[in-house]
Amino acid sequence: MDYDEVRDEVELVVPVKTLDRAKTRLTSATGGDPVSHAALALALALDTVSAALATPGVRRVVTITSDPAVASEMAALGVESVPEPAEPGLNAALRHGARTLRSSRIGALQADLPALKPDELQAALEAAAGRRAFVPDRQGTGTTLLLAAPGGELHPRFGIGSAGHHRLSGAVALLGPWPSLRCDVDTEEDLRLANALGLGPRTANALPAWTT
Ligand SMILES: Nc1nc2c(ncn2[C@@H]2O[C@H](COP(=O)(O)OP(=O)(O)OP(=O)(O)O)[C@@H](O)[C@H]2O)c(=O)[nH]1
Ligand SMILES: C=C(OP(=O)(O)O)C(=O)O
Repeated sequence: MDYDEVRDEVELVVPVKTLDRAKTRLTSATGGDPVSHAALALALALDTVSAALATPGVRRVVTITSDPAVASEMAALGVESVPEPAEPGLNAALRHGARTLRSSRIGALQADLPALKPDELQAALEAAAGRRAFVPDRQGTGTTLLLAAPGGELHPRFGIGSAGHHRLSGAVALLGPWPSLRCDVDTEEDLRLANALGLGPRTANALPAWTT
């Protein structure tokens, strides 16, 4: 298959929990205020998806969420949202969302990459070069991006130690110089690092006072 053809075909599914359940490890960052917390969790997802939409090799993004507020904000970006399936859990949600994708080249992108730069995502898509591949988070244990082989299924194994699980399942680890793609935000420390990389505008607006 032609390299450009592979690059041009990617459709991504992005999972977003309901905002009242999302990003619990960041709860302290917003001082326990649920409204600020939901705003921050939403901002992380919107900046991530906006960067993905600005990536030339990304044809389409679909979010998988049962949160109407998330679906409504994503619709404003032109992004369709699919409700979660009856089967609980992140991997079930991703498998369900992936079934709605039409391209022969599909992937899953985590929704907590608020510093994501389109050129770094593009570089990762190209580095995959038609292989089933994944990008580990900056610690090397989690996964921020999983790409199926052309025509193949996602076979997601997200969760604790997902980088190892994706490697064991035959996916190629992509370890390029893409700090914004590898900086998922789970904790206050991650948020500080993402801030140093340059946050997307929504997350910058939703930042807790201590980061400024
Ligand atoms: N739709 C959906 N998305 C999920 C589910 N579990 C996790 N996610 C999303 O997957 C991404 C990675 O999950 P985590 O980094 O663990 O985020 P999180 O679960 O919100 O954060 P913690 O509560 O701190 O574990 C985030 O964008 C979550 O919103 C799920 O069951 N359904
Ligand atoms: C679910 C994952 O995210 P995190 O490790 O950030 O919770 C993962 O990396 O598989």
